[in-house]
Amino acid sequence: MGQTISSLFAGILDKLFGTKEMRVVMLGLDAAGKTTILYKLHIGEILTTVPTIGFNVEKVQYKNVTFTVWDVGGQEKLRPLWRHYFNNTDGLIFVVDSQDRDRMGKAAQEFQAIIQDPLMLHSAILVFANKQDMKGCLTPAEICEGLGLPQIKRRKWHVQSAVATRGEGLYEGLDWLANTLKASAK
Ligand SMILES: Nc1nc2c(ncn2[C@@H]2O[C@H](COP(=O)(O)OP(=O)(O)OP(=O)(O)O)[C@@H](O)[C@H]2O)c(=O)[nH]1
Ligand SMILES: [Mg+2]
Repeated sequence: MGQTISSLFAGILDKLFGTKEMRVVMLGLDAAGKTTILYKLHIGEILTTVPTIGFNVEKVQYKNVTFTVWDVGGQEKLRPLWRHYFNNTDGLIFVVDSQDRDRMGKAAQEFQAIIQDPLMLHSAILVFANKQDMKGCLTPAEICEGLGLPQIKRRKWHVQSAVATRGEGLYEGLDWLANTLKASAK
């Protein structure tokens, strides 16, 4: 089963990236499930670095695709440093812990700051409404509303229900991102 899932992902990534260099950045508050998603994708070894800038950055290289992952719950003063990673970002994946009602506002604030950055204006936005297995969690529709997605104009975005620990929804989300990036590359 694990093998099947990873070959499905590999197939999607091959389809998605072709020969063009692609950069996908995955962000979200701490504990949203980013690292879990990265491991579930089985796409390569995670290189975790603890840089002097003060937050953990994980990178995975799959052929010509670079996935860069880090949490954005950090201090405000680190925010300008994120931009270093935004340059030439084709796809943004934002992960939300659907059970963390208390920090939905915080997640939305960070999300808006990211997508309004001039370097991010052209990236397609995939949101994983993660931890949908948890009782009483926010629904994908509530997360969509909470992040302010319906108000976003002229951007391609999609909210995907997910349970990262079981690998659920990840394939569908990446598939959307693949098709969207392919369509906009034409
Ligand atoms: N119930 C449930 N737990 C999950 C799910 N996804 C992740 N978790 C758990 O949530 C916790 C945090 O997951 P991580 O993947 O470490 O989160 P992260 O976003 O990488 O967090 P930071 O590295 O701190 O920014 C772990 O205990 C995971 O097992 C999910 O879909 N459902
Ligand atoms: Mg992590």
